[in-house]
Amino acid sequence: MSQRKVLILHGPNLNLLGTRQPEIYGSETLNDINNALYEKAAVNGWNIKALQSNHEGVLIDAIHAARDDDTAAIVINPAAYTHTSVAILDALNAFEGKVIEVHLSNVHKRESFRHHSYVSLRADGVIAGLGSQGYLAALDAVIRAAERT
Ligand SMILES: O=C1C[C@@](O)(C(=O)O)C[C@@H](O)[C@@H]1O
Repeated sequence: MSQRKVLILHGPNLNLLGTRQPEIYGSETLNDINNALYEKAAVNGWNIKALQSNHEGVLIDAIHAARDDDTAAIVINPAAYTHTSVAILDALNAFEGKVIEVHLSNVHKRESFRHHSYVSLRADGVIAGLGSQGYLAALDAVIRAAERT
């Protein structure tokens, strides 16, 4: 059985949360979001590793590392790489655990180039438009699914 470990991946520009277009992405910072996730995981006896990068290869390396350390699930907001990155899709396809894709904004209400996601071809679930609550919902889904098995 895989360990009670989840990797949270945040893609490019999400380090600017709180000041980046708050009317779209909200006023919470990335630290606020990660802290809420750490807290929820701890209460449920799970471990979380959270990583943000503006570099595609760093995100891919983290996905590869998750294959090796028996991580149960990846919760990923690939940000702009959602719409461009076959390489992140390929890396996720080589990961055997659960994958949940999260977007703070409802990408389907926005520009048409945001409507297509490469990552959705692999994701077990997709959450968009719930703001930071989307990450907590994703973690909840991972924990509940593991408890059912
Ligand atoms: O950077 C982002 C953030 C985003 O993934 C979101 O969380 O709503 C949506 C993407 O289209 C955008 O490039």
